[in-house]
Amino acid sequence: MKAIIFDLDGTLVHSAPDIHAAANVMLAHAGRDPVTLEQVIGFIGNGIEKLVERCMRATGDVPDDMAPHYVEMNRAYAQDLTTLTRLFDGVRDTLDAIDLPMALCTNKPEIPARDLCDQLDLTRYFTVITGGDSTKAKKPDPLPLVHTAVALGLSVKECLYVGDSITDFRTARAAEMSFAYFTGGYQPTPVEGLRTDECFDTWDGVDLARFVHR
Ligand SMILES: O=C(O)COP(=O)(O)O
Ligand SMILES: [Mg+2]
Repeated sequence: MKAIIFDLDGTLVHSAPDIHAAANVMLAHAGRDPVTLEQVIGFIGNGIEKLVERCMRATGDVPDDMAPHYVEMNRAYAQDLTTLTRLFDGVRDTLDAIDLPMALCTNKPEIPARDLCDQLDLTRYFTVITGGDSTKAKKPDPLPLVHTAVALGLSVKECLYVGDSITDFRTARAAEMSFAYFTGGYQPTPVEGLRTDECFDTWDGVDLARFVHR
């Protein structure tokens, strides 16, 4: 293994409370009822537009013109990216101990992903940061993950992807990249096809090298 690529939301950071707060600002602006944190956790992982659509569907109809709601969500979220967001326990020590190039591949748009990393002192760990709008496709399309490996100067076989969702699992499979699955993230339902030897439930003392299959 020559590099490790990480998902962001639900994998390295517990960001759902700030996403939840911004979603409820957006919903109030649209005259809708609020959603719960648990609902929002189930809506994360396919990018911010999908999250806004899922919030709308949960509180009524999905409007024909979604643009103003995307704008309001992005505006509200940009104001409080890390007010309530924290690294999962053990993440910082794990990143500090890794002696390989590291990168991010998230479906969060690149600007908030970079700003969040700056605010939580994470940027210095990553050689490459790929957001949901950095390439022409979002996960589970393999393109952003393959793009991240290429930007590191590596092949997919030389990298490990670490994520928390069925989307991440499908992305890694489609890219033919080794995968490690953090079970403490935001995936609400079981992931069919995932092997038990691909899973870990705590960042404390995790040895990511054991997830690489040649
Ligand atoms: O859905 C999002 O916006 C981001 O989610 P991810 O960091 O888990 O890819
Ligand atoms: Mg995630």
